[in-house]
Amino acid sequence: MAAKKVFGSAEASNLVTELRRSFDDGVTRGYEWRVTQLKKLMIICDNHEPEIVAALRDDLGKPELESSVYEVSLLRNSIKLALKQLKNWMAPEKAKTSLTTFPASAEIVSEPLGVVLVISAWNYPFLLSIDPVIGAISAGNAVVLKPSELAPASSALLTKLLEQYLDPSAVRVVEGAVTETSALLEQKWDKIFYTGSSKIGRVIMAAAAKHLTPVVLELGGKSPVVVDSDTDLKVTVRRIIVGKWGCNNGQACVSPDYILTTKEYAPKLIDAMKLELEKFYGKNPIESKDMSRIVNSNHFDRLSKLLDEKEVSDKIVYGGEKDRENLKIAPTILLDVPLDSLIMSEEIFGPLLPILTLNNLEESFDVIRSRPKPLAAYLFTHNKKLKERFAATVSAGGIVVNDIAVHLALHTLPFGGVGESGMGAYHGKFSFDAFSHKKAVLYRSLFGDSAVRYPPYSRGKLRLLKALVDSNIFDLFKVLLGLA
Ligand SMILES: NC(=O)c1ccc[n+]([C@@H]2O[C@H](COP(=O)([O-])OP(=O)(O)OC[C@H]3O[C@@H](n4cnc5c(N)ncnc54)[C@H](O)[C@@H]3O)[C@@H](O)[C@H]2O)c1
Repeated sequence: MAAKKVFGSAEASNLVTELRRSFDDGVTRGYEWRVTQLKKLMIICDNHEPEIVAALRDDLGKPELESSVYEVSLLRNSIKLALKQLKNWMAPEKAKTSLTTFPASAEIVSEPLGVVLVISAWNYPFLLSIDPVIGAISAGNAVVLKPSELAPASSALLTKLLEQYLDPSAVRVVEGAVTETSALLEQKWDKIFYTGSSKIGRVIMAAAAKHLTPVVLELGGKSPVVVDSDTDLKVTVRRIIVGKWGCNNGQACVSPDYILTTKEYAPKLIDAMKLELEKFYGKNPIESKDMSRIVNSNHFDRLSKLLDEKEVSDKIVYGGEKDRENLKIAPTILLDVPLDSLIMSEEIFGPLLPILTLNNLEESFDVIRSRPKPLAAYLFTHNKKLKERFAATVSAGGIVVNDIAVHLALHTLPFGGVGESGMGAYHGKFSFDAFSHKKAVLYRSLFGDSAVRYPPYSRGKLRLLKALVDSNIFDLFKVLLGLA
């Protein structure tokens, strides 16, 4: 068997040097290059969907529908939009000028940053790898992608396909875990785009700080779902279920982490959830082919620990079955677990769903506010006032009223966190902007050179300049007419 090639500091440094040369030579700047690469990414989606679905089945037991729609189709949409809008995105944007700079014209130029690093996670390994790469390429950068080692089949396929189709002088994939990522992080990048946990997000930011490299951190958190009694119970429950267990079995960054509802309404909600869960996944959900498995035994054991904690295990009202050999955990609902339990302290990132009950729904605002800002916050209600108050006062990366997770499919909305759930955003034009520098360009004329700002200074010059900088035409005329 051939020995695995080492990828350490020297290899990482050589890689960045090589890509920087391509960038400096202007390889990635032109519209044509960007379009060619984007079209190649579209070919990958169009011609290799069955392989992608198979890799996701290997890594996560992900059902075909979820792989095809939530990874490949979403990617196709992103590429289509970039191809359609790229000329507009790249065009300099006219900016207004003022009396201070008259005569002049000004524009904002979207300049590629240079050589960028994308580090992605295992749960949606194709979407979370290629979507940022679409932004990086659209904006004219050279890019290195580091997929997650926890989804090895996907990581290997990403490497194979990107090597086969994309320009190797400017787009590369490095497979590996902590050693390889650490070697990459020692290098000077023009931007690091990281998707993963808040814990490792801190490692990324510390490494970036050494070179003053800007970062986008797409992290996670505990995303709450508030359920009001004034709702359509059946639709609410179906949407929560598909947003939780129907999205990679809860292993999604925008997955509902816990539910907040009133003591009075909780029994109805739980009964409805049991009914719909059984309709979706049958009497023995652990056998269902329509749900992903847990990614690996470490995560299985982590989730088991959350469930087995004292004062938590006896709060299970539905599910709780586990099969370590096949890495399966059934949809599990818990009622009123202690607020200081592990399951309420860590992001769950799996098929467990605690419901916390309150005396009135108003208290839910305080519960959410008392915790780190989540990546998403959800509310189900007919109540217009409640919707408005939720959107206006709850701080989260994004808010969805009456559905789960669908905001990430809308390219007109920025997708990203706030506070502990991350910084920066992408999707649609926000992806292009995330990988661009907005360069201020001012064209002045060499005519009309006034002596007013040149020494020797005088009271008259002071008054005139003040009026100019304040853009105060009235004062300006007064000064010019000798009235001030
Ligand atoms: N905001 C989003 O879009 C989004 C999407 C998916 C997942 N997430 C979040 O990601 C987390 C789960 O993903 P994960 O388990 O892959 O995250 P992770 O932090 O364990 O790994 C993510 C990446 O970081 C790398 N990495 C791991 N340890 C490292 C280290 N010590 N030094 C340098 N690099 C290291 C991994 O190789 C991988 O590529 C959850 O918190 C979830 O909410 C966020």
